[in-house]
Formats: sequence, C-alpha cells, structure tokens
Amino acid sequence: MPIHLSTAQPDFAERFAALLSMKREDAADVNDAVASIIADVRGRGDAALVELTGRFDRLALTAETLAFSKDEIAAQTAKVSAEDRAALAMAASRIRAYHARQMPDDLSWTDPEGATLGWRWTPVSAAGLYVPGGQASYPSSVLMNAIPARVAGVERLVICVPTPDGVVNPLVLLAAELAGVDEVYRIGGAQAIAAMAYGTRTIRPVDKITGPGNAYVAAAKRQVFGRVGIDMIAGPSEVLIIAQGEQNPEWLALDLLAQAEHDADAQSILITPDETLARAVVAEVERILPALPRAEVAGASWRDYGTVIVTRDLDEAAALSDRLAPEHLELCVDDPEALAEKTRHAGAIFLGGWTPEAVGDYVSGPNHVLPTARSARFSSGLSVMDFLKRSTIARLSPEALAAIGPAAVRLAESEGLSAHGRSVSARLAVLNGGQG
Ligand SMILES: NC(=O)c1ccc[n+]([C@@H]2O[C@H](COP(=O)([O-])OP(=O)(O)OC[C@H]3O[C@@H](n4cnc5c(N)ncnc54)[C@H](O)[C@@H]3O)[C@@H](O)[C@H]2O)c1
Ligand SMILES: N[C@H](CO)Cc1c[nH]c[nH+]1
Ligand SMILES: [Zn+2]
Repeated sequence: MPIHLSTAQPDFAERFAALLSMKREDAADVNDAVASIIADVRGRGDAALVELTGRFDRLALTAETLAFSKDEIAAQTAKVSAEDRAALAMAASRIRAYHARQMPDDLSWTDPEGATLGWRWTPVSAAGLYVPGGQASYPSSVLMNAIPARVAGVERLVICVPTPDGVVNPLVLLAAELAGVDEVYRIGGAQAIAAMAYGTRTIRPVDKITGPGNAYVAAAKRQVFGRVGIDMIAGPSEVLIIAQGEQNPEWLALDLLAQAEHDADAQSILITPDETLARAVVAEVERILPALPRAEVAGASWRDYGTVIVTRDLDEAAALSDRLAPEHLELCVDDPEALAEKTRHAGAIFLGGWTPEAVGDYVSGPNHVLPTARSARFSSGLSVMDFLKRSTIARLSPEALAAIGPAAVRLAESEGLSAHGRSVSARLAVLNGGQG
C-alpha cells in the first residue's frame, strides 16, 4: 500500500516532514561501498574494473575488451530494425533541435570609462557520459547526454554503460553512433564513474561527467566532484502528478507506474483535492501493476515510496509540490498553465492530460536527465550549458586604467596586499608622467 496523507490530518505537518526526509539513495552503506570502489579503481585501474565488472555485472572482461570494438559496434547496430532506427532518428532530431536553441552567445561591450568587458563560452574538452544499464537499457539516455555535448562542441565523448551478463541493447550502440560518440566502455556503476574521473591505463580521464544512474552512480558522482565537474544528481526516477477534474484514472495510474518501473528506489506521488479521484487512481494502479513485466520493481517502489496526498485545493497541492521539488511534475488539471505559474521547483513540467511524462523520456525534445531527490530546488536538467564554461574578458585602455585603477590601489591597501596595489600604481605612475 502506498503512503496515504491528507492535509486535513492533525499530524499532517509531521507526516509530510517525514516524507521530505525519506532517504532513498544516500544511505551511509551506499556511500561507504562507493568510496571503497573509487579507491580500488584509483589504486588498481583496469584490473579493478575487470574484477568489479565480474562481480556486479557477471561479465568476464580483460583490459583489451573494456571498450566495444568498431567491428562489435557494426555487428550490433546491423541488427536494429528499420522501425527502431526511424524512431531513434526522430528522437535524435527533436532533441538536437531543442538543444540547439540553448547555445548561448558571447558578449563584449565598452563601458564609459573605456574598459572593454565581456565573456566567452568554450566547451569542455572531454565529457564522460553515463548511460544506465543495470535493470533496463537506455538508448534514449545516450541521445540525451551526447546530443547537448555535441551541440556545445565537446571534442571527445566517452560513454560508460554496464552490460549485465554481457547483454547489450543494439540501440544503445546505434544511438552512440548517431550522436557521434568516440568511445564506448561496457562498465557501469561507481567503478565507471571512478574510471572516467581518474583514468586508467585504458580509459583516459574526462573533464566532466554527466548522466543518470542508480544510487551507486549518484553517490559516485557526488564523491568525484571537484576532480571532475558533474551535471547534477540524477538518481532514481520520480514523478509527482497533480490532478483534478475530468481525468482518466487509468492514464494517471500508468504515469505513476511508468516511473515506478525504473527502480525499486523510484518514487511516484499523486496529489489531488479530489478524494474520489485518488481512490480511483490507486485502484487502477493495483489493477494494472501485477501484469506489468516489471511488476516486482514497480511494486516495490509503489509499496515503499508511492504516496497519495489529498489536499483542500490546488493551491495547497502546488505548495506541497514545491517543497518536494520533484524530477517530473505532471499537471493534469483544467488550467495547467495557471497552476504551473504557482510552482517553482521541478526538473520538468508536463502540462495537461495529453502530455504524459513518458513522451518527455523519449521524443518531446527537452532533456530527460533531470535532478532528483529534491535537488530541483537548486539545479536544472541537463543542457548544452553543462558542457560549456564561461571565461570573462577585460581589456583596459590607459584612460580606463587611470579612471578605475586608483580605487583598486586603495582596496589592495585595505586588504594588506601590497604587490596587488603596486601592480596597478606602477602603471598609474607612468600615466602620470612618473617612472613606474
Ligand atoms: N534522473 C534521471 O534523469 C534518470 C534518467 C534515467 C534513469 N534514471 C534512473 O537510473 C537508474 C538506473 O539504474 P540501473 O540499476 O538500471 O542501472 P545503473 O547503470 O545506474 O546501475 C547499474 C550498476 O550499479 C552497480 N551496482 C548495483 N548494485 C550494486 C551494489 N550492491 N554495490 C555496488 N554497486 C552496485 C553495478 O556496478 C551496476 O553495473 C534508475 O534508478 C532510474 O530511475 C534516472
Ligand atoms: N524517466 C527517466 C528519467 O527519470 C528517463 C527514461 C529513459 N527511458 C525511460 N525513461
Ligand atoms: Zn522514464
């Protein structure tokens, strides 16, 4: 049974606080296991990758077979049907079109003092793209990672994807080819993140690691941050649906189950002022769930983390949603635009009953790599910006230095940094006819 809450309950505040602090992915044991995997990969490199892949993915590799060879990629991609190829190509072109609009412009201007100022964007040199593969395979995540990186102009794109028992989805390799990925390694989990961050004899390190994954991947990204950049914490999937009015309970149930089937740690939440609709959706979930091929995973997620909250009205629903800051927010109400205006914290927002979150997972265009575990309060979904950095630019004319330099000298003196002050005053002295 999912968690049932109502804002009319006298102890609602405490129950909601417990929901907010529910830990799905950063348990101490996951962090400890990840720390020792990272230390092992740093210490033993390829040998650790081979051993850990044997242990976690039941796949015997050697340093030579960590990467997919060109021949293996060609043999796998040849198996893809024309229909699947067309679907992947359509997804790629919509994702590319959406992300091309994100490319920011450089800027330069000269201010009244004569200082020419601005900034310039440049891509990171090498990006490591994590593509999950433990319980399901994600060709769509290849496109969502690699296309923005290519749009940004990243030179070297590396993918790590686990292939449990050696089984690879040919669409993963075809998506990598379509998106122009340079290297694909069949490793996953914390060991893959460590290899991309620190490098091994076979895998050169990257500058930035992006992509979703389970609790181990999310913890590893947290732990290597600083050595490399990361996009965000994109852990076990989440959906929060706010519903009211004439809604189809079966559709809503399927939307909840679509995220629950990703992972036993996924979370699906329904918030509605309509108790009858809440009961109908729960009944539909329970009707549909047992026949799903991934009933075990979806059932565990729904049982442990599934939540239904009955509110007094939609305003209350929007306020609770903001506090949960979900990865995906579906607004299945009569006026979704108006309700969207009342929410601020969500990775991706889906407006109206005809916009199932699942379409956003594949083909609508926006990225599906999104912040989870309430991190949408302070971070955004993956974008072209994640693969770019900004350098500021300044050029001063002698007149500009004469105008603003004296203030710099005073501030340097107040900080007790005399070389700073003299580096400016030596030039000012020349401008004032002195020796410098
Ligand atoms: N937030 C997002 O944007 C987004 C997008 C897509 C998928 N997802 C999430 O990505 C996740 C994919 O998870 P997955 O498991 O299918 O694949 P995964 O590739 O993330 O994880 C598989 C790896 O986890 C490691 N692992 C598993 N059990 C371990 C253990 N006991 N100790 C150490 N390492 C262990 C193994 O190395 C294995 O290779 C799901 O949670 C899904 O919801 C999130
Ligand atoms: N819903 C996932 C993000 O949480 C993305 C995805 C990929 N394939 C299916 N779904
Ligand atoms: Zn999904």
